[in-house]
Amino acid sequence: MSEIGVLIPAAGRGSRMGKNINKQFLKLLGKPILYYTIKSFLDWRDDLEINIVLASNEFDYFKKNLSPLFSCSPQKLNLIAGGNSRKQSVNNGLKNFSEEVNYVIIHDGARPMLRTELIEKCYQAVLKYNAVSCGVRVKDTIKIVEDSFSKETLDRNSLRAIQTPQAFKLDLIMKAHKKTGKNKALDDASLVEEFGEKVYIVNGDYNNFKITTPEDLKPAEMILKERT
Ligand SMILES: Nc1ccn([C@@H]2O[C@H](COP(=O)(O)OP(=O)(O)OP(=O)(O)O)[C@@H](O)[C@H]2O)c(=O)n1
Ligand SMILES: C[C@](O)(CO)[C@H](O)COP(=O)(O)O
Repeated sequence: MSEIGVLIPAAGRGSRMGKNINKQFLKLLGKPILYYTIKSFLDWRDDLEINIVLASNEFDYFKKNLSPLFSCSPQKLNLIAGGNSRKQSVNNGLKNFSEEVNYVIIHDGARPMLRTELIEKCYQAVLKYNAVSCGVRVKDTIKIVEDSFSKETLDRNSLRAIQTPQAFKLDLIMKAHKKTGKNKALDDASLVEEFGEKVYIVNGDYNNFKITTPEDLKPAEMILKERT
């Protein structure tokens, strides 16, 4: 057992993708998106406790189509039933770690271009700061728009587009989940902010974008192809 837990929320509907299967089961270079996400962690270290949060009616699909792709024993990948929101899914995953786990790294199943270097960077930072998120500088000018008219232009220097992985001391993120974020769809770092603790931002990776809409599929495939 490990003191590091990995939690991969993958129980979403993928409504913006508009396909009739969970977007994380769509294939890139012949393999499901979720395969690459999990593989990044297996490549990073072999002593992790890994909780994968899925819709309960997708467990069988996972066991039949994804488990055989990994060389590790299927028991190493714990399947946990998700909830109606990302927050509920993460919460279900958090509650299912063993007592050995002190730190948890949470990473969207829908971000398959994760590099092991970025996981290591987050892990080193969480040992020091207890709560960490990845973020990248925004490249576009960002405006607040109301009724189709520009209201305000934000200072780009202080903006970051937030990604996962996000890493936390397990007891801290569990408390933050319990006490904050009612009725809001937020990332886990926002819950820690609302709880009153600081979140350290490490530089993320522009290639670690979330697969959200159909136009994300082609660039993702190109990035993965370059790595093979
Ligand atoms: N009830 C939910 C909702 C989301 N997620 C996961 O959270 C991650 C980020 O969410 P997002 O990209 O918003 O995924 P979906 O909710 O599936 O997308 P959409 O909003 O388009 O339906 C995904 O890996 C998704 O599977 C989850 O585990 N449980
Ligand atoms: C957690 C997250 O990936 C940070 O960018 C993102 O918030 C999850 O996506 P959602 O659309 O907010 O569910």
